[in-house]
Amino acid sequence: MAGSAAASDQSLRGSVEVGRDGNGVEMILLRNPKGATVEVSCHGGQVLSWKTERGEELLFMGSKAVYKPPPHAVRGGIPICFPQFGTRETLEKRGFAMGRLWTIDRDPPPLPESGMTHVDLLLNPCAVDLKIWPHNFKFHLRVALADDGSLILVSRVRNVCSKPFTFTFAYHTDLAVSDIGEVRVEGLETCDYLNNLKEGMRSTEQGISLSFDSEVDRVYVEAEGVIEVLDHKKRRTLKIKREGLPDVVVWNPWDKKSKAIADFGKNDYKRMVSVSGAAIEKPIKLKPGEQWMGGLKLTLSLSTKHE
Ligand SMILES: O=P(O)(O)OC[C@H]1O[C@@H](O)[C@H](O)[C@@H](O)[C@@H]1O
Repeated sequence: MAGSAAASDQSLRGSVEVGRDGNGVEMILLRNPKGATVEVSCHGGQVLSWKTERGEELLFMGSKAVYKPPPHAVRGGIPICFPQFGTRETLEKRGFAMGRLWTIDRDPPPLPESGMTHVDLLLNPCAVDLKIWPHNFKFHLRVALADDGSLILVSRVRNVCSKPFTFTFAYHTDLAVSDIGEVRVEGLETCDYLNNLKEGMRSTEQGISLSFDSEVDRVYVEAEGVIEVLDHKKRRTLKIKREGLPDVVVWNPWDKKSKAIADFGKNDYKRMVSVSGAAIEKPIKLKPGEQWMGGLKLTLSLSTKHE
């Protein structure tokens, strides 16, 4: 962990260390009994690293990622896109939550499944947020590392104001891959998608899997079941399970678009793909006092599909 020495915090469950990054922002390192790790920052509530017990990094981080203090967001890992993903309102495309300072939540509302290494974070809107998005909320985020190495994120958003509000959401999951040409995404066959490269034109996925040889920027609408990201070169499959997140955004900027993204290295597109559980097409509506929950579980498996 960058920055000052990490200090152990007994109020957090499992092997959890709290330290600070180079900007003085709290960082949390989760370690499961087998040695797999997850690093999450209070800057954006963003997961920055997820490693197997053998130390293999499973998340992509931009080679030109800039670690400036908030509100600047870091390119890579799993930024939390809230209260917007896309261009629905006048907010920044991926919302403001990823550029805010979250706090460690030492008294989170209970969750049924808590028997694993985890940390709870909390975001309350600041005065600036309420100016650009005048809806008071509480955002509880749990980041957990299971004993089998799975990474689990649970987001709970509560409406704590007197009027209903709607929002869209995504866990912008930037995955590390060996070589984008060796990657296939399965589980999206026959699903409708909105093609952001064609002004949101609606089409239906025809192939049995999605492979990559040019820029892709699509919102798969109401994709049911588990999504699998197969990396043939690494002979590994990442399974993505979602709860409360009907849509899946698949993104790779390819070479031309990469050059236009300041914190993206020229060849970064070759070693990443974004496959993000999201709720976009039907914005979530919360009445006063209501809560929404969106969960993501990422599990690595060695699959016979690579034989
Ligand atoms: O352009 P940003 O905010 O860096 O986001 C990266 C990309 O994220 C993807 O998930 C979106 O579908 C793209 O449209 C977007 O460009």
